[in-house]
Amino acid sequence: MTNSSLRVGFIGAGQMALAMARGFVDRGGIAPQSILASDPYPEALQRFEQSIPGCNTTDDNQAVIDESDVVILAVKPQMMHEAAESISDIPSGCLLISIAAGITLPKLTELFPTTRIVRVMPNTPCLVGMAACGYSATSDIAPEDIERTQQLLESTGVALQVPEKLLDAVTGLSGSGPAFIYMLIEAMSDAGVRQGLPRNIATQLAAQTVKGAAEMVLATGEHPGALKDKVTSPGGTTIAGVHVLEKAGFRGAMIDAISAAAARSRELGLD
Ligand SMILES: NC(=O)C1=CN([C@@H]2O[C@H](COP(=O)(O)OP(=O)(O)OC[C@H]3O[C@@H](n4cnc5c(N)ncnc54)[C@H](O)[C@@H]3O)[C@@H](O)[C@H]2O)C=CC1
Ligand SMILES: O=C(O)[C@@H]1CCC=N1
Repeated sequence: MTNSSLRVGFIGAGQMALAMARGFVDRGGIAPQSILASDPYPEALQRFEQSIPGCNTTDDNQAVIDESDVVILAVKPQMMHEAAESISDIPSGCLLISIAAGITLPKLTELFPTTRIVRVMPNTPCLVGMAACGYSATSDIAPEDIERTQQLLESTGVALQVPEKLLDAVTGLSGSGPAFIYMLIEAMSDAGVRQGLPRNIATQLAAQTVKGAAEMVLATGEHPGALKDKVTSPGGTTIAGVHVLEKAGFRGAMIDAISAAAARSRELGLD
């Protein structure tokens, strides 16, 4: 089945469903008409329809399962039990992909009457084709289901298969990570404004600096520390700033933040 004939469903039409659907349509060759999203809230469905013109929506979760080849479970982890209760049957042709933080594969197979389940942790940059996704599947999943998942996720960015025990770490790092980077960009922009730059220029410079630095790490394969050293001239400006960040515990704060997010993911899985 080519992507153009693939029917993709979303249970939960919130932020993440929107970002993924947009990515699939813009870069994955999925036709908007092949997308069906369900949500109990008409406003959520309205926003989804406005963002993906031509798509279909419903308040019936079972209809999404019945009419899709791949269904993304995009409800909050706390709502997964309720969503599962609304589904009585899963046809053998349907592949389920859960993107809920923390909900484990054993839990998912307990909640949903199928073994064709993949647990994915995407992130919102899939909206612009720059996602960083980790995923893991049940041990008896067919290779074609892995291929299908990989292909779909890759259309939105990078997709890496990892052992399930590492998915909470992926959640803390790349799932939640964009929020930490937006905070960094906002802070850098504030600093620019404090130094007299107009806000629009400061934000553009901050975001492009983050994007450029990330691209340098990915494109050169060099250690981030080595790249940092190349910016840091002896007795220069950068080391003066690096000193301040080290004194403020910048690295420790980032490690603590990602660890806290990963711990919260594990906690959500216990509910
Ligand atoms: N927002 C993000 O950056 C990321 C979110 N995720 C995961 O994606 C999932 C969705 O998160 P968001 O999109 O941020 O949340 P959201 O709150 O924007 O969307 C969830 C949607 O599910 C709907 N919903 C609630 N109960 C439902 C039910 N029984 N049946 C169908 N729909 C129902 C809600 O009305 C809402 O529109 C969560 O499990 C989260 O862990 C994963 C990676 C990144
Ligand atoms: O904050 C959350 O719980 C979700 C999961 C990863 C990113 N956002």
